[in-house]
Amino acid sequence: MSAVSPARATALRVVRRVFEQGAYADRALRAEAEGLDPRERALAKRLVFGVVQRHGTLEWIVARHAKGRLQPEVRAALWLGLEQLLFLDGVADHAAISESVELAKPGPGHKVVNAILRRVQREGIELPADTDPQGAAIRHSHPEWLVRRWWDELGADETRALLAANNEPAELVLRINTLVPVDASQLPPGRREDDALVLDGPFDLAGSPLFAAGAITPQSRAAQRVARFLGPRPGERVLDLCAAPGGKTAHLAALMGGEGDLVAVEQHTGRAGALQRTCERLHARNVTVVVADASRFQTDRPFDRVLLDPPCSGLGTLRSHPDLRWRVTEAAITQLAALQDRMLQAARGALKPGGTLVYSTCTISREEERLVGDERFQTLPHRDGTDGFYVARETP
Ligand SMILES: C[S@@+](CC[C@H](N)C(=O)[O-])C[C@H]1O[C@@H](n2cnc3c(N)ncnc32)[C@H](O)[C@@H]1O
Repeated sequence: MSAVSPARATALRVVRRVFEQGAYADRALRAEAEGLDPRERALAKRLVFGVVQRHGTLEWIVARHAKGRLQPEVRAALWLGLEQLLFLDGVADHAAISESVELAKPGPGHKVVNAILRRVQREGIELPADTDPQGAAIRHSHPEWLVRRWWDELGADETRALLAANNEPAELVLRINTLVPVDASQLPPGRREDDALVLDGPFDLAGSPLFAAGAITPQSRAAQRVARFLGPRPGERVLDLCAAPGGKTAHLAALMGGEGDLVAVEQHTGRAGALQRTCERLHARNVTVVVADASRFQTDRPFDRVLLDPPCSGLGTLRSHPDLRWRVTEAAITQLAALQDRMLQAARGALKPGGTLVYSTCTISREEERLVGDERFQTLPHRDGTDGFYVARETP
């Protein structure tokens, strides 16, 4: 019988899919962890998120210890072992080492895994100091180009704090849907902030009857501020440009009490389907889903309020999207900024005179702050404990 726990075997498969086949970590994990019991699934998630987020640091350590080329399964087993030895609380060293060695079998590479992990256990690791961007990139496992940008935009201290926060688990937050009556005593324990419920501990969302009934939905505290910032009222005509999967659309509908017209535009057909399903589950009945390109959107019936939540680099959500930091490129940010400008033009064109426009991105990237009004807010993971958002409002 294998001595490897299902969580670790699952984590190895997911990590290999991410780095060898370019799979998305969260999707690959969902598929591979199906059927695991909740404890094993939770451990698999901690391992995958840890290894993928810490990839830069782990590769730096491997490069200093391994001589010669490593087989992919050996390298991945080493990452898992190092992550457990150095960064994961609550895992005994002997389990971290012996299970990683098993994962690297049957090839001869398991001996390398054993030797390196035992040496690291004995001697520890001295990571570079984070006194400059290069050291900070290795120590906190982010791409160096990104650390340099943040260093320039936010300063050294803020950047160091942000980098460290990006490797912490995200808080679990629900939005209580005011369109569905709910008995507060049925809600899981947590702290309330407006419609947000910040959970005290793990919660089986998919298995919850409240979720199925549309009484609750996961949404970060930062994301929940966006619809409120637009401030829609019942009976108004509201446009949501770039709407799928519909978290903010459904919140807008709730703030409108389900009264008025809410037009939700999404370009991708499959995602428009997901948007429609979100609206149905959350009882957002005043929504019309339109499949269209937001950058060319035109109307002869202008809107009281427009929300533009365009595609962005997502750098404010690195805690919940572990592989994103390794995918984003500087060239992509520049392309996104140009697209965001085109969408802003269309959004302004759809607004009534005196109407309100809100521009929202879930990123920390000066280049993507395309609307710079007097009225704006930014959230930062290390300062606010929630995703990093940039949100600005314009009332022409
Ligand atoms: C940041 S997400 C929107 C998140 C959404 N507002 C929410 O709260 O759930 C951006 C969305 O824009 C869509 N999108 C990308 N290009 C688009 C375009 N040219 N026109 C309309 N939608 C587009 C993407 O498919 C994605 O669903």
